[in-house]
Amino acid sequence: MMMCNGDRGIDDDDDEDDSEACLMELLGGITIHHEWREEDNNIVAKVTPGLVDPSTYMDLKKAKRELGRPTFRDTIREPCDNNDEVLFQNAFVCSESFTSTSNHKIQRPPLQIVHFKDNDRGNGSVASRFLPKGQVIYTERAAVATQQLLLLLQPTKNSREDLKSSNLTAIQDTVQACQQCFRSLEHWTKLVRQQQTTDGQEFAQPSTSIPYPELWPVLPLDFDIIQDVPNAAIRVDKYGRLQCTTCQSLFCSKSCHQQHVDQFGSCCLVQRLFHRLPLLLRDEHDNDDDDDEGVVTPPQSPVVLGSLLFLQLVRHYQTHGHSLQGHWIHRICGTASDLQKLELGKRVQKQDGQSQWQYTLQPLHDYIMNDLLHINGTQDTSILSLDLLESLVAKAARNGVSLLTQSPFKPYYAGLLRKTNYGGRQSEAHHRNMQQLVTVLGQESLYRGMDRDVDAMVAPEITGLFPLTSQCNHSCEPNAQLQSQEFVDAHVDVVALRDIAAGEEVCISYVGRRNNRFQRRKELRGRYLFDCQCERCVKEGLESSRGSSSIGDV
Ligand SMILES: C[S@@+](CC[C@H](N)C(=O)[O-])C[C@H]1O[C@@H](n2cnc3c(N)ncnc32)[C@H](O)[C@@H]1O
Repeated sequence: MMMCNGDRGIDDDDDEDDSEACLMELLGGITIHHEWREEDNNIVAKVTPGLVDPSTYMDLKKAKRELGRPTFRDTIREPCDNNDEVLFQNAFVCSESFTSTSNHKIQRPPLQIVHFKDNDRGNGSVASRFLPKGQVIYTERAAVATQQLLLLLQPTKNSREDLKSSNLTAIQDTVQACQQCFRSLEHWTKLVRQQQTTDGQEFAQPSTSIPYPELWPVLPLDFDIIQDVPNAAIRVDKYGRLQCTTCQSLFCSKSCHQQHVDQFGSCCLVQRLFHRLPLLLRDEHDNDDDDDEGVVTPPQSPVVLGSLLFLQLVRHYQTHGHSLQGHWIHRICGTASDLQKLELGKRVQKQDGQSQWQYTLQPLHDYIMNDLLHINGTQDTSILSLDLLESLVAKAARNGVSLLTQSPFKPYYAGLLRKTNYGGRQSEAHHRNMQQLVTVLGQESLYRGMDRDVDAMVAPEITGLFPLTSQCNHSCEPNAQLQSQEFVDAHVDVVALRDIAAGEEVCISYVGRRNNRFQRRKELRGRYLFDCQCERCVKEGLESSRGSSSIGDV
């Protein structure tokens, strides 16, 4: 799974300039061409033109001269066919202002998908116009995503029989979030509770309160005052959040619940699958271990994501005349045979060898087809084969993106600081508010990186598949990076790290950029199954084969 870049930290330095730009620097993760303003209690991001006028650089030769780097014109490549349009369906560029609620002007991303013929890189995306440094090249919504689950399975009794049975109590020790858009549904009291739990104390500090509680966007879950929705197994709290009465899945709105049902059939199906997954993937030898009581390994993220994608495809297959033709999954890399190299799925001993392992998703496929969806034998389901499930899991592993969506803390903190503008940051009221915040968090003073600590408690971590982003190749010297979208969850921004000329390939880094060449290549081979052919690796390879010790960090 590729990782989204994290945000910078927050601190509260009274000497800082009080300007909006400075505040946004403090809030972290926001590029300078975003302006913030408050409008009807919504945080609005205004994407202003970049630092350089793009029209100046439209000419390729001039761009080459100005930027002083090759544009990859010389690589042998050809445009891909029209089917590539399916890759663009979730991706857009905001032309003017953008809010999660208003109608915004959107444009097609300035990219073209090409096929590289002179090496094994396959497809890649190329800038169709000049892209200035810092520009959000495009934003993309996940075609399928799931919260990273930390499923702690607790058998009712400590026996192997319980582990094999389906009557497990599954505790999802994860951040409460809408299961469709992954907006955090956590309340600030979670911060207090967490702090006190680590101190080994009970949650009983009624005097702890947060300044401006109305700014915290999520209020405590309070389903006592719930009204049942007619003809639906969901209940609604007074803030409009929904909970399925059967599987307890949470949604932030009716439209998110409806989208989830449209995508997967029902939220209960998804939850049943999640609860069953760890048992279906359990190593054979684990079942024979008498000492092994109640320990079940959480399923690997690509398996969870690939299984969800399979459910989504079954739905697509049933509603599109029993066909998967033209679907975007056919356009992204990953095949069933990758499963062995990626070591994903249930590990079983090979029939012929004694110590050789192989990986399979057969029990998972049987469960989905027979027990969960009851579709085996009722119609022609040859397309929905084990091979398809295994290829989807491989695609999830080779193209998936992990990201931390926005916690309610950032808008809250921004609002908190803005309110203090009335009294000024030097005012007593501001100091009081800050102190209150510090107390709630169980700290002595605000500190840089505090937002990350808060995020860990209240921001959901998700993994998703983004069809257009899955066309981005890796480079050890990338010209773009992924950032989690600030205003809408389950979205990523692809941002230019430097000026990118028209015709230049847009590349991101799949792995930590500080790793040395040996580590990078090992990780890329193990996790993504390729030998890196980016310019830096080719150059470093050449240098080391010439015996140079100055370049290359092997
Ligand atoms: C997310 S996909 C990128 C799109 C891919 N090229 C395609 O045709 O679908 C990742 C795969 O692209 C290939 N790839 C990406 N970057 C590469 C690089 N720097 N060198 C060689 N192959 C690369 C590898 O096969 C990798 O598993």
